[in-house]
Amino acid sequence: MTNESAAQNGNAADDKQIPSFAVKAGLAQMLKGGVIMDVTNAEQARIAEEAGACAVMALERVPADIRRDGGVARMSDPAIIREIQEAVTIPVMAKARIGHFVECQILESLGIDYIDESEVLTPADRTYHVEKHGFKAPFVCGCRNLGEALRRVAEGAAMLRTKGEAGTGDVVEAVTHVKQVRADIARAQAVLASEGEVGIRALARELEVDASLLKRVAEEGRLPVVNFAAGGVATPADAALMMQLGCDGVFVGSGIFKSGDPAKRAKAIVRATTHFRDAAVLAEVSTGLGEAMVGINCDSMRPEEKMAGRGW
Ligand SMILES: O=C(CO)[C@H](O)[C@H](O)COP(=O)(O)O
Repeated sequence: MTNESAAQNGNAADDKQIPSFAVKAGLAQMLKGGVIMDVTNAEQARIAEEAGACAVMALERVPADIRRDGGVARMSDPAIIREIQEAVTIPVMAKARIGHFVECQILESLGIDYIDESEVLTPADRTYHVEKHGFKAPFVCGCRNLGEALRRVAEGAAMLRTKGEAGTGDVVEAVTHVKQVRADIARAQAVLASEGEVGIRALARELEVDASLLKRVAEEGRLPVVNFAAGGVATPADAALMMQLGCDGVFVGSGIFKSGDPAKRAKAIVRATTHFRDAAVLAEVSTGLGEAMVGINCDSMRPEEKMAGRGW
């Protein structure tokens, strides 16, 4: 841990062995092509594992319930996280509030496989995200565009997810964010080709990102870490849509556990994510799934109701 990151995280530098960024990012590579399911207890975690989820994400309430209940949404009770860890053999991730480095320290002490510094919970800091390089545990963070994505990576995020609008069951914001990231990458490529490094430095200032990271993205034509879709994925077709748009995998929460038959829908979403280009399989797994979550049309929401606007 650097002194700077130790200060940012409110603790003294210690001698814990922090894996390299490559190791942290490599863990996410192993999840590619999979579905990560939000779960609130051990029973849901077992349903997720049985359905073929590649990992589970522990949180207090699924995002649709967080919206319904209002109030403050925080990290899960460690006792429930331990129950989930004991219930499944797949990786267990857990959410912490934006900027809440103590929740992250607690999750790390529990041996969590990935920490999600998430806008789905109530932010703890209006200005700063957690300085993530100083943690042993790898982090996943949300983004709506390339600027947010590269700021999170510069802070140490080893995996990204486009934010979408969690808890709505409406995939439109997930689509918007993934297309925005793609458009931003294409712009960076065009700037590098036409104006070289001077242009990249100007674009980096505009996007408020590190110029060397932006140059790498422009050269490689992709994000520097794995990117999953999230927020509003509710059907097998939604999951396949996000995969065809170029995501490396999907997060699903409310879409499964607020539906009529979570186990059946969870299996169907996993198969759809695997066979995302096979319309015959997609038709088969979309058949007879029972009631989908009711959902909220994102276009009927006020800007301040949107979780994706949290963080910058
Ligand atoms: O941040 C997240 C990733 O774990 C969300 O919880 C995820 O996007 C779930 O959203 P939804 O409930 O709409 O599926």
